[in-house]
Parts: sequence; structure tokens; C-alpha cells
Amino acid sequence: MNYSEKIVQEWMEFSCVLPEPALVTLTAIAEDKAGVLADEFYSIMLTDPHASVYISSDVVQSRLRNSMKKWIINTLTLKGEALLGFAAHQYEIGNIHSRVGIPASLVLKGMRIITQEMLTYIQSLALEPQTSVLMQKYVSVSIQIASELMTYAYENYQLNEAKNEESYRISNLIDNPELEKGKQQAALFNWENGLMYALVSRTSNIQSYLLNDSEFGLWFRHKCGQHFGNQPEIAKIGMLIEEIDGMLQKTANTEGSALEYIQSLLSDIRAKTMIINNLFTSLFEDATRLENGKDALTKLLNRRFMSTILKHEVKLVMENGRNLSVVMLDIDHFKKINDTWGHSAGDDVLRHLATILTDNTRASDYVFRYGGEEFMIVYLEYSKQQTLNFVESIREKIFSTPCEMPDGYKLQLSASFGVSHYRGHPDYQKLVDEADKALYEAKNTGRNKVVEFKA
Ligand SMILES: Nc1nc2c(ncn2[C@@H]2O[C@H](COP(=O)(O)OP(=O)(O)OP(=O)(O)O)[C@@H](O)[C@H]2O)c(=O)[nH]1
Repeated sequence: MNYSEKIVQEWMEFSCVLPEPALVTLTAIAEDKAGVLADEFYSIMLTDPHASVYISSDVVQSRLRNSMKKWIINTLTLKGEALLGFAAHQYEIGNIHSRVGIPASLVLKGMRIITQEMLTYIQSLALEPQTSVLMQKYVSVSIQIASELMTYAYENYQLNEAKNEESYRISNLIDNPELEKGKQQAALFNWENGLMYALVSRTSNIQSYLLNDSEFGLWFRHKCGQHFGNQPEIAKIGMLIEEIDGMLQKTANTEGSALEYIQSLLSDIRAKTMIINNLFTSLFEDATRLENGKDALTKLLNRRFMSTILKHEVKLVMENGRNLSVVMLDIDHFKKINDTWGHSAGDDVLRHLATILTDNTRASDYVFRYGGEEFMIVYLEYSKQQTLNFVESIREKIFSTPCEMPDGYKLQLSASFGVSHYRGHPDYQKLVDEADKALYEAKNTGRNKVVEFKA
């Protein structure tokens, strides 16, 4: 059970402590007071200059006010199993606050005010003292648990963001990843060759060939961790180095060893070295891909930086009131292209498509490689109709510009598109999800088409 599941469990247990008649009274109070409390909550949010940018529009306010009203009622009245879905929702709210950039401290302040107002109101009612105390405790703890879940999600989200930014920074610290990669690969193979020779010539001093003490081992120990942070490959390479050195230490002296023994030792070590080399290459591929935030294959923007960019653009749109559209597109039947022509030809198709996208968007628009054969375009300040026209022309361009395969065959391509437009919601993820839904519909209704998300 993870941390948030534990909180939910505790919440479910706690929610059953209030006797039924008291819960009925509390429900009536919550329903009666929720509107006023929601207004209070948003008046606090609006005092923060950063948060107010996101929540000052009428559309947002009326929508958020309703959600807040429901939140207050649900937090104070749901019990037992009924809390499960609602608890998960708290986690999502925390993520939204984090994405949108509403400070957690401000949300907690809002929660405190709601709690205080509720307690004052309950105290003013002519309730039996024990019921009143129980009810007050129930209100405080319930709001606190919901806040705890939100804050937990908020912190996790921020932590991941910080990690992304950190890896971006680190990747830019490596001056020339290609050169560094070549140098260290050569060092690894030098060590392997030296060891092979030593083993075959039955050297008496295998201890001086430990991988940890080699040039590669030293570089790995001192520099690799710093360059690549907590990437999983680092731990795996570290383990393999220990395993290889463990085997060498056990062998110690090969002067009298049988040829079969040496051969099997060599083949084990060779297998492990190959794995180290693959892991090491993939580390560097990531580093190269991260260079300047670009995807190495297509040179488009890397998806990892989508949140930083979209957060910024949504904020601008909220300030200037212009349009922002997100387009998700996916090459049709791409798997078949890979299966028929091979992975490397598939890569050529991806580059071909990336060129079409770059050539047919303005420098101010953003084009991301979103996943394998999925791309995302962020259009800024076009009207909705203009956006649709541009997307349609890109669809036609892809369909009418075949990609040349290795044997000269001209392969006709098509792609499906989902489009969503900014409608006042401060969370950029909503735009991405809506574009994704529209893309799903385009795929399911024939492909090679543009579908606009309809709310
Ligand atoms: N060549 C190449 N292939 C990739 C890359 N990334 C992902 N793929 C492949 O892209 C294919 C995607 O296949 P699917 O998700 O089934 O989609 P599809 O075949 O395009 O089918 P539809 O999207 O439904 O039209 C998989 O076979 C992946 O292996 C890459 O960087 N290069």
C-alpha cells in the first residue's frame, strides 16, 4: 500500500465515526453553507497575484465555484467506500494546482478558512454538546485529510518537474556527448582487450585488471553519476561492474587454469561488458536527445519540456485573451511501415514527417515529438477556423508528399489529427487530453482526417 492509499484507508475508517443522526445534520449544514464558503475560498485565491491570473475569468469562476461547492459537500458527507473515487479526485486536484501553478500554501490557507467558518457556525447552533464536539472534530479532520492528499500529489508533481529540469540542465553540462561517449566506449574496450590478453596468457595478477580500477571504472564512479543523476541505467551498470570484479577476484590466479575455464570466464565477462555498453549507449542517447530540449531523431521539441512550455503559453492566453490550440497527430498504420520496410526506414518516415511539420508551421508555433509516431503542434494566436485550415493543409501535404524508401519506392503516408482549443481552463493538460480524445475519434472513424474536439 503506498502513502496515498494509506491516507485514503485512514479517511475511510475515520468517516464512519460520526453517528448517523449527526451526519444527517452535518449534511444539511454543508449543503446550506457550501455556496458561501466557496465564495470565501475564491476571494482568498484572488488575493494572490499569481493565482488570480488563472481564476479571475468569469467562466473559470463560475465553474470552479460549482466544483468547490460540491467539494465541500462531498468532503463533509461521503463515508466509507463512497470516498474511494472522491479521494482519488483529491490527488487529481493536487496535480492540477501544481500544473497551473497555484501555490499549495494558498490552497491550505483557503482550507483553513473554510474549516474555521464551519466550526464557528456549528458552535453557534443549539446542538447537544457532545454531538457538537464530535461534529467539529469530524469537519476539521475530514478537510485536513483531503488537503493532505492534495498536497501529497502537489509535492510529487513538483518533484518530477524539478527532476526534468535538473536532467535538462545536466544534459547541457556535457559539452560534447558524442565525443565523451566515444572516449568512454574506447576505454571500456581497452580494458576488455587488456583483460582478455592477461587471461589467455595466464597472468598471475588478475587483481590489477579490475574494471572498477580501469579508466572506464574511474570515470563511471566519479563522473557518470553526476552527469546522469538517478537514471536506472547507472545502478545497473554499477551492479554489472561489481559482478565482473567479483568473478575476477574469485579467479585471482590463472597460471594453472584449464583452457575451458578461461574460455567460460571470458565469455561470461564479455556478455556482461556488452550489457554495460548497451546501457551506457542508451544513457548517452538520452543525453543527446535532451540536448537543447530536442528529440535526437526528428530534431523536434522533446515531450519532457511540454509542461514548461504549455504552462507558460496558457498563462499568456489568460492574459491576452487570444486563441491557443493543441493538435495531436499520429501517423496511420506506422507499425506496418516498420514491419514492411524495417525500423531504420521507419525512422526515415518519422524524420520526413517532422520536416513537413517544421516547414508548415511558423517559428512561433511549437512542434513536439510526443511519443513514437505521435506528434503535437501548439498553435498560437490563430483563430479556431484558421487553425483548422492549417491542420487540414498539413494533412493534405502529408498525404501528397510520399516518402522515398531505401529501394526507391515512394511510400504514400497519411496521418490522423485531433484538435482542441483553449476554452478558459487554466490546466493545459485538459487541452492535451481533449486533443487526444479527438485524435482517437479520427483513428476510429477512418483515419487520414482532422477531428475537432467538441465540448
Ligand atoms: N522506426 C521507429 N518506430 C517506432 C519508433 N517509436 C515507436 N515506433 C513504432 O511505432 C509503432 C506504433 O504502432 P501502433 O501504435 O500500433 O500504431 P499504428 O500501426 O500507427 O496504427 P494506428 O495508429 O492505429 O494507425 C510500433 O510498432 C512502434 O514500435 C521509432 O522511434 N522509430
